[in-house]
Amino acid sequence: MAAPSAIPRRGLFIGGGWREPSLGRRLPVVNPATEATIGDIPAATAEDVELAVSAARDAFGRDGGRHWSRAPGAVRAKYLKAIAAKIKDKKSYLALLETLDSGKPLDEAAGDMEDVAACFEYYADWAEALDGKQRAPISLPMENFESYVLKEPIGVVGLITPWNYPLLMATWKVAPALAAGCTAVLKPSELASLTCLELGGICAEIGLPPGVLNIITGLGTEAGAPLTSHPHVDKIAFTGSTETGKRIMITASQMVKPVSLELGGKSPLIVFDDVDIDKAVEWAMFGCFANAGQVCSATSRLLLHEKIAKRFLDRLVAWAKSIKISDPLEEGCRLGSVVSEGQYQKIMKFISTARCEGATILSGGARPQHLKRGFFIEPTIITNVSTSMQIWREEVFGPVICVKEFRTEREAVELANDTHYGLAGAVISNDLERCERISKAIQSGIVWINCSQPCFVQAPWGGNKRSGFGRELGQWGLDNYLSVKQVTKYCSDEPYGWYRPPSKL
Ligand SMILES: NC(=O)c1ccc[n+]([C@@H]2O[C@H](COP(=O)([O-])OP(=O)(O)OC[C@H]3O[C@@H](n4cnc5c(N)ncnc54)[C@H](O)[C@@H]3O)[C@@H](O)[C@H]2O)c1
Ligand SMILES: C[N+](C)(C)CC=O
Repeated sequence: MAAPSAIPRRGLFIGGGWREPSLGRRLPVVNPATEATIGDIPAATAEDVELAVSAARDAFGRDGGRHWSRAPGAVRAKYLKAIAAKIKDKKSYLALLETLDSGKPLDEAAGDMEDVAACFEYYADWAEALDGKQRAPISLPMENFESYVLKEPIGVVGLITPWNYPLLMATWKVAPALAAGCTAVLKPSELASLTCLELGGICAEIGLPPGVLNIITGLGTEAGAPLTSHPHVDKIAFTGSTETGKRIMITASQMVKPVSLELGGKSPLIVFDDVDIDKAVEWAMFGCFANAGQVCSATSRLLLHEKIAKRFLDRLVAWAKSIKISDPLEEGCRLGSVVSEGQYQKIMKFISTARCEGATILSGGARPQHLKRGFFIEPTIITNVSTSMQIWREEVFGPVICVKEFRTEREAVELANDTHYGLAGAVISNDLERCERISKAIQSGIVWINCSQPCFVQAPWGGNKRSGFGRELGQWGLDNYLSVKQVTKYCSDEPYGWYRPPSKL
């Protein structure tokens, strides 16, 4: 599909229709692979948040919830399936927009769109299954009481998402929230909102009841903050940086508003000396160079057994040098640009600080010479790293891997856990018992054995420590948007008998 010269001009998606932002402001959209401005998106402010939340509230309670929040799950499933079908129809177009907006290779964007459709389908099934799980009985120790559990939608939810997998990260929240019967206001990242706005178009096309999903684009401080602090938003589900996550938690705490937080990471990949080196190298590359390393769970700390470290690094450098870095629309591209000039500068600063602190830039570390425009960075491998260095401690969110050697399993685990983050970790070894031991020892929400990064909608996703709390995907993803209500019935004809009845005289 040829790249359009401009992208569609959209408004905010509120109450089932398009609206210009109240203050009339818009933000430019820059294609990071060419640095060309290709369009703009609306910049919502508190006034628009007010309208979006009000539309979501109306939709939640309309006709006593009969059309959405209290409708049979099959009703909501029908809409989720219809969204999935439209995503599949428009896969090529949506992938193209995602690539133009974010700089990720078109093949990766196409894969993301398949995951988006699969996620809507998956939660359609959960919407249907939910009805069968209502009124689950609780066994009580007293015969004159009966108790059961209702799972009810939390209400209006605010969904705030990042730019690295723009539509996919939004879908991980939108699909389960809608399956549960919530209504939502989605605030995608100002750096990549195009495909999320297209989701608004899809909701209009399939006739999703107005207000069930509202999409407001704009800056975090102007649109995300008023959504977080809005008294009629019942929960915030956030994916983004740890710094923003802390701010969201502080704001939400003022209203004791529940939050779930999917935050950053600095995940380890441990490679032992009993492996097929080329196979392990490919996983190390996929673990830190896919999506130009802009992956929350990127295994950006590579721990190599000292016996294979030299051979491994030689092969890693050779493989890294053979990656096709190009305009992300070119066939076979495996490393596109990073998302923005700001992100480019930030990553370059990390590399120069590592150099200043005494680390060695073994490979990469610069703009590829054949690309004069666009925010491209070579896959970068950094050695001679100490655990006090910034490159070891902080999330880069770019194609930069730092390497340390270890001698024993114990040392490998200590290094792996030497981080404030706890999102993911990986181990590669032919000794599966050792892999099992290490999967228990790593302090993270996700562990990969003999691979890095594969992600399935059925399996829980989320972190520990400063990587956040709560789990997305699978049944856990649905639970994020359900409130558990206990209903207990006194079922004896006899009076309870705690107080003495008053005298009838
Ligand atoms: N754990 C996960 O599953 C996961 C997945 C993807 C990305 N991430 C993390 O996301 C980060 C990269 O994304 P980013 O740069 O978009 O993060 P970010 O924190 O800068 O922004 C995320 C979202 O929050 C909004 N925001 C910013 N300030 C806000 C405020 N004060 N109040 C409310 N909303 C505000 C932004 O507009 C954006 O929509 C990385 O740290 C990455 O690890 C985590
Ligand atoms: C969850 N994942 C890997 C798709 C995106 C994280 O940044």
